[in-house]
Amino acid sequence: MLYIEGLVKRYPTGDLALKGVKLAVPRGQVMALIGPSGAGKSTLIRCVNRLVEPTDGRITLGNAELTALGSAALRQQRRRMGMIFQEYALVERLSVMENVLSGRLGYVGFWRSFLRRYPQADIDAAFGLLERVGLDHFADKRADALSGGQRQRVGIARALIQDPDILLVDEPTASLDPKTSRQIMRLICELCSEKGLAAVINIHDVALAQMFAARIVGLRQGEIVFDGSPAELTADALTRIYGEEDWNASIQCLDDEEDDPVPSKASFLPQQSLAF
Ligand SMILES: Nc1ncnc2c1ncn2[C@@H]1O[C@H](COP(=O)(O)OP(=O)(O)OP(=O)(O)O)[C@@H](O)[C@H]1O
Repeated sequence: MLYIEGLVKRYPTGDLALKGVKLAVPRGQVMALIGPSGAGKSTLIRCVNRLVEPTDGRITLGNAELTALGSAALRQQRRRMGMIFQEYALVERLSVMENVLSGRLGYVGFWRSFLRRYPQADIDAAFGLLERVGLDHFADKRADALSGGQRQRVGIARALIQDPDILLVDEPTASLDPKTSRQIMRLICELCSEKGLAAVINIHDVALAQMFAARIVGLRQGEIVFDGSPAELTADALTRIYGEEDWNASIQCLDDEEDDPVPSKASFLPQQSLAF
């Protein structure tokens, strides 16, 4: 469904962030993108929806070649890509409901959304999604009155009301505590499974990536150096991605993990959360 070939990004500063990345993400696959700071993870995600303009290469989503689109066609195709951001990107003074409905902007047009006249079907869908993400009693609350976890749930509902084919998720748990981080990752993965959505999730926390993603791709200095299942992410693989470190000293069996009934994707987990 998402196909990336020969993707290069050189910023005007001369930084070569991506060096010919090739990657295919099939329909419905939840993929975690890991790698050290500066590896090019955000750049890769942002090239897909062309928030960052690729220098070279080809990106296609289904039948649409995203890298060949003019601005009007790109706007249409962006509806198919739900974006979830680290910093939530909510409009603080608007209500939860209005923030979720803003995800329909690409469909209803500027004036209708400016005047807050959304079709009833959109409002019903927003209520349904708020219920699904556990915020049905918060519809009228202002965004600036929410906790970080609640904000991210609004961000997820806003991405989903677009009715996308793929979620592009940039550090969804960076500002959240460990338990809330798990809840958010679990919610994203459950929703992908329910709706048959693919997802590319840029995440620093290796343990979370192993716990929830079906596939892990490791970037280092703009190149893919690992592509495999969570179980294949061994100490050697971590060294390839992040460099030398005594990874074995900090891994343990998944069976030792407490409480949450998470999908058993991982064969091991770091004792402490491996956030790089
Ligand atoms: N707007 C920009 N202008 C110039 N260089 C940039 C810009 N954005 C990123 N870079 C450079 O591109 C490279 C990749 O950055 P990117 O933010 O994609 O990495 P990342 O893996 O997401 O890092 P982090 O995990 O720290 O967010 C880095 O060398 C960075 O300095």
